[in-house]
Amino acid sequence: MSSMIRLEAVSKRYPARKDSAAVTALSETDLTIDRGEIFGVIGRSGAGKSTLIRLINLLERPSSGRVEVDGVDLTALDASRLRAARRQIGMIFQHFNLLSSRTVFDNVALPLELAGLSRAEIKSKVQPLLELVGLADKSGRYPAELSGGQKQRVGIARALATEPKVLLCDEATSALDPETTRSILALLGDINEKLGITIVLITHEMQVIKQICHRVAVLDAGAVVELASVESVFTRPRAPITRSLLSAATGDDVPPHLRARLSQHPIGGDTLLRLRFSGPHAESPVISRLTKAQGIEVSILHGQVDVVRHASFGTLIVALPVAGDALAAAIRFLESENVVVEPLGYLPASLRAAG
Ligand SMILES: Nc1ncnc2c1ncn2[C@@H]1O[C@H](COP(=O)(O)OP(=O)(O)OP(=O)(O)O)[C@@H](O)[C@H]1O
Repeated sequence: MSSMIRLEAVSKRYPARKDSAAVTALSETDLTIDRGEIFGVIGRSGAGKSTLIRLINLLERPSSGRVEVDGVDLTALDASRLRAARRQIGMIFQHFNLLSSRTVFDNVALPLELAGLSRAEIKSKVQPLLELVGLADKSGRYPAELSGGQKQRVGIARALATEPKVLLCDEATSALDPETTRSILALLGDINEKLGITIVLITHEMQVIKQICHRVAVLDAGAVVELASVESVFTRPRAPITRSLLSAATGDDVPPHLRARLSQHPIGGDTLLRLRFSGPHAESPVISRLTKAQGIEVSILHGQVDVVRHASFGTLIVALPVAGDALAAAIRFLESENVVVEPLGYLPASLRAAG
């Protein structure tokens, strides 16, 4: 698969100002995004997500490094060539950025007016776009008369007006409720399939990544700390930050009544483990095999099974009444069964009965 976007050793430093020190928002980052893929970037607030996505269309200029889109080095273009290249890169925003004095039709028409198209050409392009996003009947409405989801549909139609090859989505669903978020993401997925457009989205929510992305990069303090397929990040997260973003999203975190009693030192009771299963292992009776093989009674304290891009995966939080060598042997057994084991700490034995 050929690449659509390449960042090569891209850094972005914001200089110091009167009231703040200099910030390196992105450091020496290499990133390749394939043609036709839906690529997600996730990270906490301040990780550098907005900076990264704005570097792709050069709304931010890199302090160093190269940004290539569809084989063209954007950093080498003069202003007029850059304007032309940007028509290949649509963008949608968290707060939609519609013009309140223009109708839905005229908002979508704006980039075409700027590109110098005739009224007839504009009409022939805008109408199918409004149909694509499900707003054919709202053409004459003003933004104030629309719901948040409808406003974002206008944003999407406007971003597609110049027939871009890339669509950048800057927290595009963060201002929407969960149901509207799902419908906007479904629309973006359809657009990716129908038009073959490459989509890059940034978000702080794993649910967004889970619903439509093919691959995801996890950004932390201006660096990519993990990059993999979405299936692999959900079932085999490596970086601690990825695990914590996942726990918040999938509800596989330690229940609060257990967390309060958790100790980081063995206290002669149980050891708490988080187990992640994926693929066929999600349904296999690995816990009962552990009991049979090693005579360990396993208490299941919390568990769930989920599906990401047609792959099922499960998480269990279990307590084992062992520590030391017996614990190490149990972990080795689980790992040999392809279970990802994450030790969480130790619990007093009395809690086991309480579950
Ligand atoms: N124009 C700017 N001038 C100075 N510093 C900036 C500027 N824009 C961003 N920063 C700083 O760069 C770092 C990364 O910011 P960025 O907005 O890219 O992160 P983010 O992951 O998108 O965060 P959020 O989710 O809160 O928007 C932060 O420390 C931020 O304060």
